[in-house]
Amino acid sequence: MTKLLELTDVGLNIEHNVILEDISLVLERGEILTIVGPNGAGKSSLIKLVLGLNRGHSGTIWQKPGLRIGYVPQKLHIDSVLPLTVARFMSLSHGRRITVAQALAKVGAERLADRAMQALSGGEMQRILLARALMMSPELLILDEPAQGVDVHGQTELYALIKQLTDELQCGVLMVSHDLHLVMASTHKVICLNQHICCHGEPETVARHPEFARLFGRPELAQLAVYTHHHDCDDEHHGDVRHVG
Ligand SMILES: Nc1ncnc2c1ncn2[C@@H]1O[C@H](COP(=O)(O)OP(=O)(O)OP(=O)(O)O)[C@@H](O)[C@H]1O
Repeated sequence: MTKLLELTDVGLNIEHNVILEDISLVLERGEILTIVGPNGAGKSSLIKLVLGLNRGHSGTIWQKPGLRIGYVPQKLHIDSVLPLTVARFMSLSHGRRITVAQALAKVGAERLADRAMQALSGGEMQRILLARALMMSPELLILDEPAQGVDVHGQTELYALIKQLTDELQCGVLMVSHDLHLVMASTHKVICLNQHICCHGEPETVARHPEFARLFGRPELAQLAVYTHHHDCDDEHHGDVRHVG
């Protein structure tokens, strides 16, 4: 296993408010780590720290030297009068290692190449943002609520695609999601965040954890019978997501 990212005892204060404290985690190649947590829990702040957009943290953030990171934002605002096709939008990205056509094919969106960006549906837009992030053959994909604005069926498809791409490209994925039950089948590890790490581990473990139930209520438990996750990871043996403190 190749370690891509390691956070050790990371904390963040903004204007004397504690935003994050005691965050420790490790992400390896081929692994999907999903961060769930209520509004204001610090999920986006954590992602920004990893992207180098938030400064002034304590603790250490280690990245594999030269790590190529592909980022998919929550959403992208494009001016309604800007004449911009999908292919043109994709060609504007820096550090391209594959062609626009190859990237679109990876997300099953070849037919959208000539479509105006403003004409895309929510699900199509998220696929295009994912395709754009793939253009530099990322070793780490960071996805901030990639399925926002997508209907439930589309969300399930999108998370399955992210899982498929992770297996195919053997990249690591750090993802924020509001819906644990929707990502359960597509994630290896989950961190439940509320400033600090409330609980962590395999998705079923987190969904049954009292801290998770306290934050989100119990409906998640009922979903377990529908969304079952199968994989070979063993948190106890790998110890790759740790809660310090
Ligand atoms: N630049 C900033 N200045 C002041 N406070 C900030 C700043 N950025 C984030 N915060 C605060 O940090 C807390 C965590 O915000 P963050 O956006 O990381 O949460 P989140 O878990 O992503 O929330 P949501 O699910 O609502 O998107 C919030 O209370 C927010 O107001």
